[in-house]
Amino acid sequence: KRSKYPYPPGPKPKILLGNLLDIPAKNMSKVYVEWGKRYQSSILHAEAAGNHVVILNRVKDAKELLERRSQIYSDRPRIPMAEITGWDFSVVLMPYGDKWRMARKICQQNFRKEVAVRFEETHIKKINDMLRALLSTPQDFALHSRMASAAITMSTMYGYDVSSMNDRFVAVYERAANEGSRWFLPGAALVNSIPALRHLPSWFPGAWFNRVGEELKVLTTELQNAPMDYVKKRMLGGDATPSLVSSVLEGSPSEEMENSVKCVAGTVYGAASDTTISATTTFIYAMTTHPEIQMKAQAELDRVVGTDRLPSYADRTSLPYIEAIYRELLRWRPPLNMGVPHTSTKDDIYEGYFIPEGTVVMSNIWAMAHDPSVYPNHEEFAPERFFDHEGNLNNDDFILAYGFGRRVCAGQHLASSTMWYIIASILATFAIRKAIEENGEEIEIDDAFTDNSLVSHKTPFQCSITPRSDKAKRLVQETGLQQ
Ligand code: HEM
Repeated sequence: KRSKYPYPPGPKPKILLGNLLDIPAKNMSKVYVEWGKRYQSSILHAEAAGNHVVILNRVKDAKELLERRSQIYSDRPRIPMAEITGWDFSVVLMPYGDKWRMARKICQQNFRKEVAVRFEETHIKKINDMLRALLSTPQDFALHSRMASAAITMSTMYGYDVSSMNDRFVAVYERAANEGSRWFLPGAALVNSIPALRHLPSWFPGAWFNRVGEELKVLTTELQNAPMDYVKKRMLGGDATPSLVSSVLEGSPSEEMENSVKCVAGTVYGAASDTTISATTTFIYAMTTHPEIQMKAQAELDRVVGTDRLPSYADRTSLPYIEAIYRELLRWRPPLNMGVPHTSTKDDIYEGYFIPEGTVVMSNIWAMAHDPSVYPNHEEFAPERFFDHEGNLNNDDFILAYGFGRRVCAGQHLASSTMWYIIASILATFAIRKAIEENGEEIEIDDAFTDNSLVSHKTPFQCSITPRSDKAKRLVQETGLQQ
């Protein structure tokens, strides 16, 4: 469909290929900042195989389109491979419509700020498990952070205690996610660009994706059904631990509602763990490389909380520097640099540009969080930027990392409370430093982050994590007695 208005600026499409070769496969967020400079626009456009893509580099445009015009910018791109592999059960990928609305209502009822507090006790218990694990094998901090995220999710969703990453439910999820996510990128399988191919029978030459899909569908079905069956069994036996799923099942839900809670609970593991793991590892990295910030935070904790107990959620508003570290962490290295794409469902005109129905709209969260006019010295990790001249926390509390509009992160309050307690409890009890080599020299850490999937992670690094004092060590050990 043509319009008298032009598309937003961007590289000139080539005959047949459009911008297929211009669209970056790596380092997307930074390449789009370069495009912004080259085409002197914060809204950019590209076209590939007849699909339009609009990239938003500026908060103002993301808020205008994805929030104020959310009625037409809340769909998701269709990914044929997600449907073929059964991953389309995920709320994150669901098309905008009644099924999504029902799932989102369950999220809203259970994850909104006032209700999210009921999960805090579980968060504390699972994060305290992580603190004790850090005490015994600090070098495995990445594994402990993965374990804490998995344990928090499985226990809040299903009332199920995960004992290791080899746990049967976790293993199925991890396999389904690892083997599934690589097929979701547009170029990963031809069927993503030519959806009609999915109707070819599995035995047809080149229709391998249907075979891969059938295999993966076994896993995506199991990861949803197996923990649901576990909850039902325990409810029948009268000994179910309260969870999101048990609370919905108790109300004798309709089949539709039961299916919806199954989708929500199944989604949360994927949506919550990888992002939380990314933020936790970035936190350890930031503290290793910024000892002066770590000391300042610890001084605040010692002053406000003291050294006789661990911090609690009730302390949150009295610890502004910890709050600033939380904000800065998600600004500095947002787990999803390019957010999750939205799709428009109606033709639109914005700032004199034409955005056709079906356009994939990507919010460049990294660019927004690194806008030098808002965040000077944007590459510096500096929690101080969140304080005003009087030394009070400023009102810049919109966390860009959670996205925008009706599809904004459904678990942002849970993520916020998990991340806050991880930051506060680790800083209260541990000193994080660079690891020392045998020759006594500090092991330097590079600033590399992975860039091969939706969620970006700090690449593996070494550091030293030791208790701040004997008293801090005892505090951590004692959490094991409170179980
Ligand atoms: C630091 C941690 C997290 C970050 C940075 C994060 C970020 C995001 C982002 C950027 C989106 C897409 C927003 C958009 O489309 O504009 C999203 C969606 C979502 N997140 Fe999170 N998330 C985090 C943790 C969580 C947690 C803990 C949960 C669940 C308890 C969760 C559940 C979801 C769900 C269900 C969606 C899909 C929403 C929809 O499509 O309607 N996330 N998240």
